[in-house]
Amino acid sequence: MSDIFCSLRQLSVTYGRGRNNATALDHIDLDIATGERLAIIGESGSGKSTLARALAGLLPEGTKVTGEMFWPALGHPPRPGRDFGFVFQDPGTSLNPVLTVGEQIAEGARRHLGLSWKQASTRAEELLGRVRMPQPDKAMRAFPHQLSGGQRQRVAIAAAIAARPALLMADEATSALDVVVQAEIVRLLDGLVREDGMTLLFITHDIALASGFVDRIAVFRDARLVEAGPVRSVLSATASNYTAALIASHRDLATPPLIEELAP
Ligand SMILES: Nc1ncnc2c1ncn2[C@@H]1O[C@H](COP(=O)(O)OP(=O)(O)OP(=O)(O)O)[C@@H](O)[C@H]1O
Ligand code: NI
Repeated sequence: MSDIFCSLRQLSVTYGRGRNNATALDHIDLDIATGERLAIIGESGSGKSTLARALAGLLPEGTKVTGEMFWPALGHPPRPGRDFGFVFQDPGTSLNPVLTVGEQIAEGARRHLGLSWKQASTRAEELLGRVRMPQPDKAMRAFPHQLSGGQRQRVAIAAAIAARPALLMADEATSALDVVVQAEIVRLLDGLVREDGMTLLFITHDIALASGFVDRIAVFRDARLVEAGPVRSVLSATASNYTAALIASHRDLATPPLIEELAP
């Protein structure tokens, strides 16, 4: 397998047409390594989710895309749901309220791995164990509204990895959760991508949260890639004032040990 999972060269994305168009990504050059955990950081509107959508081929119709995307590890453009798994901020949007937890997880495994319902259902229960749902057998029959926010996010993660995707994208996946549950979900994601050798794209505006566990950070601002590098060098050298400001904005919050370590 190639060391490079994905290469972006001069990738630009502009939504809409005519004079109301907005450039959401502006000439991005970025390589994503196979198996790495990469955080995409930046303020609201900086282009983070657009990057995720562009990678997944899920941009709305009428969006102008220029530049190139290469997929050396896959050898073909990714198939959403199969090669990519998604976890969003609000599991309400990714979970179907009228399907049981077991059904939603089994569906992905059945469709993409060609399993029977029975096999898929067995796999769903295993996955619920892997995402540390209490009483997986009982959880299989629950509906999303019967679960807590953190539990729903665990189910969404199980559904996202059901088809054994090579890349897992988490877009503000922990933003709606309280700090304790946030930390649990981050630990879970970290463990799962390590165990399965998945590549993780962790999209967040919270540089402190991300820097606690990812390998590299890519910082976006106003559609541009400001800097990208290993966590330590981005946090300590901070090539840009912007990154320094993002870090400073977290000083008074509960910051993970890595940032404290770096303090003089
Ligand atoms: N479907 C769309 N049509 C037009 N403009 C859009 C669309 N989606 C996003 N944009 C614009 O593109 C820019 C980048 O948006 P994007 O959602 O990628 O930012 P983001 O970094 O993910 O922000 P947030 O942290 O708020 O999720 C913004 O200016 C946004 O208004
Ligand atoms: Ni976003």
